[in-house]
Amino acid sequence: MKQATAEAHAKINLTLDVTGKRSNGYHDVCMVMQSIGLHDMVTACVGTGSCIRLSVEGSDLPADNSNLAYRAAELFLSETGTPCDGISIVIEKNIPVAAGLAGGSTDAAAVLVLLDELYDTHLGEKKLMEIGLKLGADVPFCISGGTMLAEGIGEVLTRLPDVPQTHVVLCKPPIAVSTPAIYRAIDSAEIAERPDTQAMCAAIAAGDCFRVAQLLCNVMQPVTAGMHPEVEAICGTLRSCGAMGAIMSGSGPSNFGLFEKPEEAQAACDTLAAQYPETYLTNFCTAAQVKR
Ligand SMILES: C[C@@](CO)(OP(=O)(O)O)[C@H](O)COP(=O)(O)OP(=O)(O)OC[C@H]1O[C@@H](n2ccc(N)nc2=O)[C@H](O)[C@@H]1O
Ligand SMILES: Nc1ncnc2c1ncn2[C@@H]1O[C@H](COP(=O)(O)OP(=O)(O)O)[C@@H](O)[C@H]1O
Repeated sequence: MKQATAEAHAKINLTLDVTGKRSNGYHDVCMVMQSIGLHDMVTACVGTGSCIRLSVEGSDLPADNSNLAYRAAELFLSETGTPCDGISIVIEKNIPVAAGLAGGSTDAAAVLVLLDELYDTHLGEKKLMEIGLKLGADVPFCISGGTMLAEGIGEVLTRLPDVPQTHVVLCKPPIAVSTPAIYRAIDSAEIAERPDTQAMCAAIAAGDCFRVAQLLCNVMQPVTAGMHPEVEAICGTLRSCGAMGAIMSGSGPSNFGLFEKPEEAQAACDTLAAQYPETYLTNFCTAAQVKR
């Protein structure tokens, strides 16, 4: 038996633009993605018998093949032609579910990376990303992590310089948001404001965190906020507590604010946590910090 553990980090979207729709229903996107400190712990053990077993601690998510981590293990075996000698996976779930934070994608990414290591298949990052894309558009980013420009359907990735450290307050209201439903709603939505992705990339390259905060923009925010007023309310609270900028992440409903001063970040976190238990004080993570 061999065992290894990895941190599976959540992501936020510093910008998110939807630029087109493909015939298969998927959308072209242009977004700056950022790994954050909040993470699940994923442990994989191989040589445990003859089947795949999953257990999820800290969440009532299903542990069968509807779980993206389970599907990642199945796909790894079929893609590599590895006979199953028993895989046991344990996920310690800390990332809020269906939150716009890529919780499922990052667990799947961690499983692929761990199995590549435990089975000595040496697929490397590029091949793992190709396999990961079959599980979901955000999985390739989660395999690599850090700060990236994501285009295509999210899989055409360009590494960006590390963003200067700021304090991130993250808040998920107790609402379920369906990613496909938000993508569908975007098709008929009038988009009033789009992110300036080039300016965001320049601000990141210049290490200017105030400018980064000013340029935060997500075209999905008005769509999700139109269905759930909590989104704007939380962003408003983050700003009134001193955030340099605050937006929704992904299709939502999580929102985050960027703070320069740790005491203001802590106060914002305390204020929001009193109403929303899924509130976190976290930070940006570089690719080196998410490397497993
Ligand atoms: C919106 C984003 C922004 O980072 O994040 P989340 O809100 O999920 O965190 C992503 O594009 C979500 O990516 P991910 O959640 O991996 O998507 P998938 O599982 O591949 O697809 C779920 C569904 O979303 C829609 N989808 C997804 C990605 C994309 N570029 N275009 C789409 O139209 C499709 O309807 C698809 O069936
Ligand atoms: N390991 C997993 N962790 C979280 N969600 C999962 C997982 N496997 C499958 N899912 C399902 O994926 C859907 C999206 O959840 P998640 O990946 O957390 O959010 P998002 O796509 O908004 O970033 C949910 O409906 C959830 O039930």
